Amino acid sequence: MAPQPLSPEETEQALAGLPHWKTDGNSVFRTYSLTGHLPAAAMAMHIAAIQEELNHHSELTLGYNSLAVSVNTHSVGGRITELDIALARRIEEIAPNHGAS
Ligand SMILES: C[C@H](O)[C@H](O)[C@H]1CNC2=NC(N)=NC(=O)C2=N1
Repeated sequence: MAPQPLSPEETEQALAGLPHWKTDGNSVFRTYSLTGHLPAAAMAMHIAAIQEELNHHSELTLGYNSLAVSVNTHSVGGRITELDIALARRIEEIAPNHGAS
């Protein structure tokens, strides 16, 4: 069954539990700061593994010492769903292990 898009209110409510994550109404996103390029790349690889496990994939932008994550749900026309929130929560769980802030 296709996931239901969240209303703007539902999205804000979900983001209240995800500090530093924001929305522009079309996706949810956060940029992490890391201690260098290889730590940022390692975190990107860890996120990729989680995304394969969840079968839900964000856009990752690797910088010198940063990693930007942006996600929405393609299968419902690029709207925000619980799948995006679930992925954001999983990424938040691993971020401290990578020294990401
Ligand atoms: C066929 C496969 O299940 C789909 O393409 C999955 C893969 N990853 C996905 N990722 C995201 N962000 N949205 C999707 O709708 C999606 N669909």
